[in-house]
Amino acid sequence: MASTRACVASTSRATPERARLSRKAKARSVSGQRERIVARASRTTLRDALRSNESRGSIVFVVDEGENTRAVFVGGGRDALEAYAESTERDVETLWVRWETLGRRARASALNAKVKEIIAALGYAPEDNAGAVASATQKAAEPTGGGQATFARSHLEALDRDGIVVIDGMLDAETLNDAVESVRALHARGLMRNLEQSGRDDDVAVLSGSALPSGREFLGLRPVVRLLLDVPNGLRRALDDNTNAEISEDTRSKIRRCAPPDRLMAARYGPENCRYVAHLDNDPRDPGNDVGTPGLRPADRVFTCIAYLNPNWIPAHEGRFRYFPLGADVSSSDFTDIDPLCGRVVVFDSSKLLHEVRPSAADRFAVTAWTYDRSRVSRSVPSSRAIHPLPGLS
Ligand SMILES: O=C(O)CCC(=O)C(=O)O
Ligand SMILES: [Fe+2]
Repeated sequence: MASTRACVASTSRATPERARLSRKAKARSVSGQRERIVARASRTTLRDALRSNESRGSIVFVVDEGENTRAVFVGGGRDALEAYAESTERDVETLWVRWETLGRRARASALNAKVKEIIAALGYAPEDNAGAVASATQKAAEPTGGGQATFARSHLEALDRDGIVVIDGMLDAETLNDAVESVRALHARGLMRNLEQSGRDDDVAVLSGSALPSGREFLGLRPVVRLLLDVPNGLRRALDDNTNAEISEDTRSKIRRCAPPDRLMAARYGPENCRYVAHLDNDPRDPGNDVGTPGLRPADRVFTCIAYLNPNWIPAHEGRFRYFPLGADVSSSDFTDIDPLCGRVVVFDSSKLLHEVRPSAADRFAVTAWTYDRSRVSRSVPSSRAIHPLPGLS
């Protein structure tokens, strides 16, 4: 398991912004700016760069396929460079890298800004960035062995502004290793089933006391489950700690109302282009939206929380999570793709964020919890259902 992999800048965006960027890039290259931005860097083979101490500290880098050829990846941070080298399918012997040091303490936001600037200067989106790099992903406060979902002010703001926050590094590598083994075991033991619903091809296991077999084999999922079930409290803690954050009343109210669900879902998308077409998780136009057990009906969903468990993911595996801007429909060419990297957690507004799973070319695993709206669920529902939802895992 390569925990560093979670650091690769790996969102993609096909947007009008890209057209704007390339117009800007043209203007810059005419003025000579392009050379200044990308040529100031040191340049060597990727292999030598990884050995070199020169590239320590906060770097932005451009990977070229061969010397003086097109850039194939632009990233920020030494970890991202190492992760790229580890995960790429390209021949590392022929890769070259240029980099520029931004100073040891440069913040992630400065690295991201520089990465965008370089892509703009190149005038095209490097292939392995799968589009221009969007800075949608964020770092967790600190990785843990599971349990607590800790959100920063910037996470709340992204959730409010974009309807989604994407966070890397909430769980440590050892915890993730065990979780991966357990979710794979669910599939290997035949405990995942296809729901035979049109539009989705995944096999799923419902995680609950009655449906999840207890046993050491599945214990690795416990920290992931705990983390996802702590999202409602984590969001409320963050709101309390950031009283001045600019968060809309709608989001504040949802954060106050959401509660951890009784059930979670483990899902596997198989390598035969398994996908899930664009949808809302809570869609009033869907006739089945209000059907089912209170607290578990799609209409009760407030925030969808997903943890991905794919340690060997590479771009060729596809199966990205695609979302559309709030209010846009599926015909929109403005979308963001998120790689389902191991340990990556996404939290999004279940009734607002249109999303899909793109066809997958490899096994793709995730665990999902849909927080529910307490104000919609009658008091007759025993409160214990939300507190000890998974006896099989506890
Ligand atoms: O696994 C994912 O990335 C999303 C799955 C999904 O949209 C769903 O199960 O509703
Ligand atoms: Fe969904």
